[in-house]
Amino acid sequence: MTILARAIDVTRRYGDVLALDRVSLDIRAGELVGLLGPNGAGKSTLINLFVGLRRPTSGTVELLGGSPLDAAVRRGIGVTPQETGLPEYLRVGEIVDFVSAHFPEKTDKGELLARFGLGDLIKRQVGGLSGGQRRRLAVALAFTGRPRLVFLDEPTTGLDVEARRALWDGVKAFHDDGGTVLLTSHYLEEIEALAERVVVVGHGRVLADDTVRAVRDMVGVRRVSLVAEHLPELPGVLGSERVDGRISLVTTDPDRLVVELVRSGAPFSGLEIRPTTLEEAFLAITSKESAHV
Ligand SMILES: Nc1ncnc2c1ncn2[C@@H]1O[C@H](COP(=O)(O)OP(=O)(O)OP(=O)(O)O)[C@@H](O)[C@H]1O
Repeated sequence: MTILARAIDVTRRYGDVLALDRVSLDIRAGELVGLLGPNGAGKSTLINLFVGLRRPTSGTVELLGGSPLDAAVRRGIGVTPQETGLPEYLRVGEIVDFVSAHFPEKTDKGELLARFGLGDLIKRQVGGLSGGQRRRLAVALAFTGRPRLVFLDEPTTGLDVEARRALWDGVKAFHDDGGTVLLTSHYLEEIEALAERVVVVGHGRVLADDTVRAVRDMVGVRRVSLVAEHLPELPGVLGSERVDGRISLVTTDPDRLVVELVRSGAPFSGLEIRPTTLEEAFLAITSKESAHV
């Protein structure tokens, strides 16, 4: 499969800070990849290297078969950084026209705005948009030049549920047409909802790179929940909480936990065992990593 972006053994330092530590990563055509990691993990740095805003301290970054430093190569991508400033006095349609003028191919303006739920706002000045509408416009702009590959750095930060879903629909529509996307997110449900592949980054390193399901399985954490008055000490419990009378136990070995529970003779009912959410998997991976440091 065609590789659209590639990092080969990339290290990036900012003075004494090691932001990326020998990272290798391929983004293949047609993928929607979620880059997940805590604050300061190195996600934005990696995006900045891919889009040519920064250079690696060592290692190689390739973009669309060329160099991210080549402006002609960069015309094939779209980017929305974590923060954007849009001129307040321009109208939504004018901003789209201005940005698309930089690209040889253009996405249809009406279609683009409709995809991001901005169809009725084409004549509205940016100064009159809500925060959520501005963010959706900033993200929509990444798609104006018919890009092959789009980088979105925390696209839905600060959006309410409805605005977030409108934005997801726009990203999904691009992906359904064969577009490739790398997005970072702190919203784990976002990665679960959008991405097929998740790359977990921590301390500048790639900790996991697999399907969402495989990352969960890799961590192997399960949630065992039940109704009980009291529970004895049980083996292999990583965490527990009591919500509305139900006790939830997080464990890597649910079989053993249930055997021990039955053996203890403690009365219980309503036993459920379910896979963890990506959030739980993510916390387990990053805390394992911290334990090694
Ligand atoms: N321009 C810079 N100068 C100095 N240090 C920097 C600079 N940019 C990033 N860093 C440091 O590099 C590390 C990685 O930062 P980066 O912004 O890539 O992380 P991130 O995963 O995107 O975090 P967040 O989720 O908070 O956006 C952090 O320790 C950060 O403080």
